[in-house]
Amino acid sequence: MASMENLPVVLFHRRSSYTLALKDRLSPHFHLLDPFDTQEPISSFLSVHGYSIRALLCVGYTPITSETLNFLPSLELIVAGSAGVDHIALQECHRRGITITNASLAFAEDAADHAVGLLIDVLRRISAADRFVRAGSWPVMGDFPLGFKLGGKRVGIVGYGSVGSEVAKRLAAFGCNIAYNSRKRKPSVPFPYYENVHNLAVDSDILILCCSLTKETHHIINEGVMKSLGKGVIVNVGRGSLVDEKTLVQFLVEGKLGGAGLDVFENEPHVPKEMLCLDNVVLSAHRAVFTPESFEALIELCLANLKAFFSNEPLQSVVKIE
Ligand SMILES: O=CC(=O)O
Repeated sequence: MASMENLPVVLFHRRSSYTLALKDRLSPHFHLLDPFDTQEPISSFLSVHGYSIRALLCVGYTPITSETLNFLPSLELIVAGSAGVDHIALQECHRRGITITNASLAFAEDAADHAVGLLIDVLRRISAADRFVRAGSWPVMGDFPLGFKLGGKRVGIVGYGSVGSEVAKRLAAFGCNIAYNSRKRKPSVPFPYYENVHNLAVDSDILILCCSLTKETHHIINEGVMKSLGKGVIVNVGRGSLVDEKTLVQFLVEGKLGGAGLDVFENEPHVPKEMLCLDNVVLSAHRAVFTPESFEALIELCLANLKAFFSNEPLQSVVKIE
């Protein structure tokens, strides 16, 4: 193994200790500078080490602000260990020509499985029935209410990137009618394209949110869209702030929406308490993308991108900033 001095330097930017497996796997290949290991404030660490750093690995959702970037004048690459990159100062990266790669290639299948799981759970009331059976209610209250069939439903996918396309593949196999909304029509996608999410909602029974959170997509699911969806179901595996959560709660409580399957929330880890007692809402704790398998794929992707960068090879999963 090369001595650490000869290895390419990578800033290992994290704010918790749970990702040590990632560090173990990368450290034979890179000299990882990890401010979290020191007692120093990040600003003093970066003012000493930041000047020559060309590549940064962003672990989880550790924020990368414009102030952080000011300490890193030589930065060329951010390898994000997440699919969403809303915790990174994208416009500043764009202005400075810093390339960002994300983890959507590693995470898309698991995120799509989770979205479909939430949807089936909402429609067929699996978690609600589980609570009913465990509470001993079946012999007392009799038959549990029927759920709804998935096949044949009109599903609008909001955001047709790697996660959205995996969701489409799965739900097409279930016999759903798929349509999608994204920034641009994708010529190779065989499903109807809606430029406007309102019109997509009018023509859908279910909306599945798979897009990234940006200024443009913040509260993309607002009161008007919820009204257009009528008694439909919303599934969100993107980011909480894609949805106007206050209005979502109100619509669910008042029975104006059919249900929701939510992995993400506006103020995580806090979930609006009104949702906790609604049987047509299925909740998970921002875990859609994570499995041991996807974590392994993430490690391989991070390794591949960092190695490619230091050998001037093409990168995978590059984020387009517009
Ligand atoms: O939410 C998960 C991710 O962005 O990776």
